[in-house]
Amino acid sequence: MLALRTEGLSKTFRVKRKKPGFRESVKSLLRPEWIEKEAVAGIDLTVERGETLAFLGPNGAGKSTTIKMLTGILHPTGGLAEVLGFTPWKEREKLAYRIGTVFGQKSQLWYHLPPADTFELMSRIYELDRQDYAKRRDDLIGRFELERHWSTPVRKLSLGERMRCEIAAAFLHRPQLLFLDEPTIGLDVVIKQRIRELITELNREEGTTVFLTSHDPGDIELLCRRAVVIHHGGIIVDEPVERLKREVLAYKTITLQTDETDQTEIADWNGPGVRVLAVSPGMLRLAVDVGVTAIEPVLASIVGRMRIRDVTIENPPMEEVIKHIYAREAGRREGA
Ligand SMILES: Nc1ncnc2c1ncn2[C@@H]1O[C@H](COP(=O)(O)OP(=O)(O)OP(=O)(O)O)[C@@H](O)[C@H]1O
Repeated sequence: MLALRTEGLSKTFRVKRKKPGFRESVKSLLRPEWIEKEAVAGIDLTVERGETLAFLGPNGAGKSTTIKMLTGILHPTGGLAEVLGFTPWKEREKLAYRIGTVFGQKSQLWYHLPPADTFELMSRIYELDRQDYAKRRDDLIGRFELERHWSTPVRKLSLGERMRCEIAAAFLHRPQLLFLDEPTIGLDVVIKQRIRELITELNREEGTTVFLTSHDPGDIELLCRRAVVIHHGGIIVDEPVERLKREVLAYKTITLQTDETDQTEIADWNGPGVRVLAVSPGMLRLAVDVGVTAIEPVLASIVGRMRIRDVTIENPPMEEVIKHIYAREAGRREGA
């Protein structure tokens, strides 16, 4: 069964043309010149119920605009979309009962109220049965570890605590489809990880479809099974995350802090699957292709050569991942 379907979905904004200089600014105030800006350029996409989809692209690619159309916040300029059988911009209210949304950059909770009151209000808005509500609320409090923050006004919560409340609140009415726009932005590694686990858990247990945008490769790797990449408002890649992991997310960056200042011995160590990215006194950064070698033997080998103070293992930044995808797609087109 389909969670959503779009055909030629597009959005063009009409924006004022800006020219440099004071005279031009005054002129454009009196007689503005308008230009058309194509944010989404005809997206054809189908998502099955229960899927976990990463919707990726560089800044300005059109991800948020697409989500806004799919949740009924924006009217498209062209094309069609059906979300859980509804046309979002025409049946926004009906759809709101069935979907959940989390915008990492924008809180949906009442700032001055504690989560306890917000959840209570939301239960009324969604017209939840009192008994069902109490059960669901207690389950979410347990899963998201909200007991300690339950009566604290949202404005006094840390970002991590607030995000746990935001995501729990989005699950309150058992949405069939959850839109997550940068849900882990600004969070520390531990909270990020916990949030990913909780969303995965609810996707498995309740079959909630997940539609996620993120600039953090970890979100995609750990949360999603399918990745769609857009560029200039159109889809350029639609493939399983497993494949993306093998071909593009295969690199991990290891950063080592060491007490030793001389790493000359290791600086030119480019073993199979290992590349030295940077060396400076007390610091060494390596790229490891986990398709060629596991992380453990690389670390063991380094520990045998120098004393380590701290180790960080990270995914390549999203910009890097997207650059790889473009390069791979360009290579494919040339080869075709
Ligand atoms: N309300 C608006 N008016 C005019 N232009 C807009 C508006 N909203 C978005 N845009 C433009 O549409 C394009 C796509 O923006 P959008 O926010 O969808 O990108 P995005 O992929 O979500 O980017 P990011 O990763 O930075 O959040 C951008 O060029 C942006 O400047």
